[in-house]
Amino acid sequence: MLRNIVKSSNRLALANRNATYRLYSTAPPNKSSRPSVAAMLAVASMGFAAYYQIVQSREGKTMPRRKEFTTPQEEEALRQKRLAEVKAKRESQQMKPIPAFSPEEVTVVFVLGGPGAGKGTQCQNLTKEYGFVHLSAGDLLRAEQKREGSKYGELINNYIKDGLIVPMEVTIALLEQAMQEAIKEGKSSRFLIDGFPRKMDQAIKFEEVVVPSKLVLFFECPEEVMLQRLLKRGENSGRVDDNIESIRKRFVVFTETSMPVVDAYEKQNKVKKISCDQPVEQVYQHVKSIFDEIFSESN
Ligand SMILES: Nc1ncnc2c1ncn2[C@@H]1O[C@H](COP(=O)(O)OP(=O)(O)OP(=O)(O)O)[C@@H](O)[C@H]1O
Ligand SMILES: O=c1ccn([C@@H]2O[C@H](COP(=O)(O)O)[C@@H](O)[C@H]2O)c(=O)[nH]1
Repeated sequence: MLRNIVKSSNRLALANRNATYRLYSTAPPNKSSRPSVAAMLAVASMGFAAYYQIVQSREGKTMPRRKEFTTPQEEEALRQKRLAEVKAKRESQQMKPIPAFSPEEVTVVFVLGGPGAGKGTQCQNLTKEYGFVHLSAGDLLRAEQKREGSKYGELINNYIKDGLIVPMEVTIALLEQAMQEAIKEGKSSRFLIDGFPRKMDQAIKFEEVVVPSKLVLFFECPEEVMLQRLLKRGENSGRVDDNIESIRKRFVVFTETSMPVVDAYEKQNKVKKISCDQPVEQVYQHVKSIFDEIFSESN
């Protein structure tokens, strides 16, 4: 555009100069004479054109000049680059998983605490009184381990014996399946998920693909108390991990891997702590007071 304006104003100035010679004089042009009106008009047009381009570029509009000087090949390369950028943006948006449930429809309470703290015992009471479905991640894994034809049977058994955390894909799939079934059967859409998440990756993935949790109950208990409870339970539980060797390993995993999950949820103000070194009924009264506050009719 600037070039066109300059060209046309040059033409105008030339025409004007020729006209001047014809009309007023046959003498050669006087170099010191004052500029003609046309020349001043040409200069003003150039000034305006330059101003127009500055304003356009400040508004983020492409300067027409750039287009004039771009070759068709460069234009095509630029178009392809922009297309690839749009495609990559769309793909990255589509890859973000959509959770299976919305937190408005499904309520999840994570129940955490050391091995033998009494999580399962308290969950059974809550199930009866508050209409929650109790899903123990450990129970689901043990059932899968025993299921005929399961390709994870041996793997789960080895992980449990060593107190290690089974790869999250297995546990999350089992939990989601159990939730879908409970909802389909019309049991409830409120879930107590016991002994999960025990590792940060599980927590993040579950909230991303299944549903964000509402609350985390954390059962605090001294290690010595948990040890005695587990050894007692091991007298007839039949569990491969209720023995002193496995229990020691489970305590280490709890401290090193599972406590950071509790800490992370504390930062989100989602954790309610309950002291478990008391008789079952006393612990339950504390849990009840929390549930009455959070899950009363109005909430
Ligand atoms: N407050 C309590 N006082 C005494 N014994 C308890 C108490 N709570 C639970 N127990 C007993 O302690 C043992 C462990 O309890 P429970 O199975 O509920 O723990 P847990 O936290 O679910 O354990 P895990 O994580 O190993 O499954 C059980 O035998 C249970 O009866
Ligand atoms: O998310 C989970 C939960 C449990 N495990 C394995 O199961 C055992 C027993 O769990 P309990 O909750 O004590 O019944 C646990 O030590 C882990 O090995 C898991 O891998 N992931």
